[in-house]
Amino acid sequence: MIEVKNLVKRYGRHLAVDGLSFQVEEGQIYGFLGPNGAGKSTTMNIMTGYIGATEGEVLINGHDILKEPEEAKKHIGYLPEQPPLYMEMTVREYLCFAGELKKIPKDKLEEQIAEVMELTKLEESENRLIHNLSKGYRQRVGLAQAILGFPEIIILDEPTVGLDPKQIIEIRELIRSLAKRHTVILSSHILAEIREVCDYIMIISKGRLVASDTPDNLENLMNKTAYIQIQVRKPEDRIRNILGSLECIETAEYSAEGEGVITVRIQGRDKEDIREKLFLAFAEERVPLQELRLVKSTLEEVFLELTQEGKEAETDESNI
Ligand SMILES: Nc1ncnc2c1ncn2[C@@H]1O[C@H](COP(=O)(O)OP(=O)(O)OP(=O)(O)O)[C@@H](O)[C@H]1O
Repeated sequence: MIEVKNLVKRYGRHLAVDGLSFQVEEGQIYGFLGPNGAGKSTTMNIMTGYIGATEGEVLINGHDILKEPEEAKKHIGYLPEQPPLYMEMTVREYLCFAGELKKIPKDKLEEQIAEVMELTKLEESENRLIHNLSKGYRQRVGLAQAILGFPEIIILDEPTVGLDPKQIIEIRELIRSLAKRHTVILSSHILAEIREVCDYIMIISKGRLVASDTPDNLENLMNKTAYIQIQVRKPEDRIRNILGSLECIETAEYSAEGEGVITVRIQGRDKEDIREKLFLAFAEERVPLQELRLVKSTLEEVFLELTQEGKEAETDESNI
């Protein structure tokens, strides 16, 4: 549906997008996640034909966004980071104007405006000047404009930025409801938002795609860093003896926690989950474990790990 191939964008000597390639399939919500300045807006602006790329191409349902912009843009609705609103127009006037630009047939325009105003809860504001609307309501108008014409793909750049918590919840619900009929791509630098709303996450760092997968798979990807933590109130030598007799252990790091408690972080060989073996080994020696648990990476940690200087994980592009 969308194919992005080897996209590069240079601003002078600054490389904002550095060889991005990915595919987006129908009917899912995709999230671009990355710190400020990662290149999310630049990528979205290129995908929607707002700006050209230095290298690479974007195909929307097979149409090149630069070579066949009219055909390609028909399939996309876009809410840029700064929605291009006309402050002196009323909500209805603006949506009529946007509908004409999108070449929506006149006989369908009224009906569609009514439908998008209902979706974005703008019915009661239809005759208000955009100038007089709050930030949240202006964002709804921007969204209504993106949805108008019901394009297959809706691209939203930081759709909840600057909104209050109630408005954020409303916009998220709206985005979820859109996914029933549309493919949605949204960007955010807020992990919680992307995790809550999106089926797939693409993590972008310094203009590069450093990972792309479902939220669960991304957490699993990092599970190589998962370890088992035990706490025992016995001298370290005693614990070393017990663990030393187990062949299933790859590494064990010891630290003293005070009050005679030793914490050990253990990695099983070949990433094996050896919790039961550990339990039995200590039980046989009649040494009670105060704690025995598997510590996994959270998506938060995955994100931090992947967006740190020089760190990169394998990208499974076949999954998106
Ligand atoms: N018109 C421009 N001229 C020069 N540099 C630019 C321009 N637009 C963006 N950049 C730079 O390109 C990089 C990527 O910017 P971009 O806006 O795409 O990032 P982003 O991930 O969307 O971040 P944010 O959430 O802060 O907008 C940044 O370093 C930014 O300063």
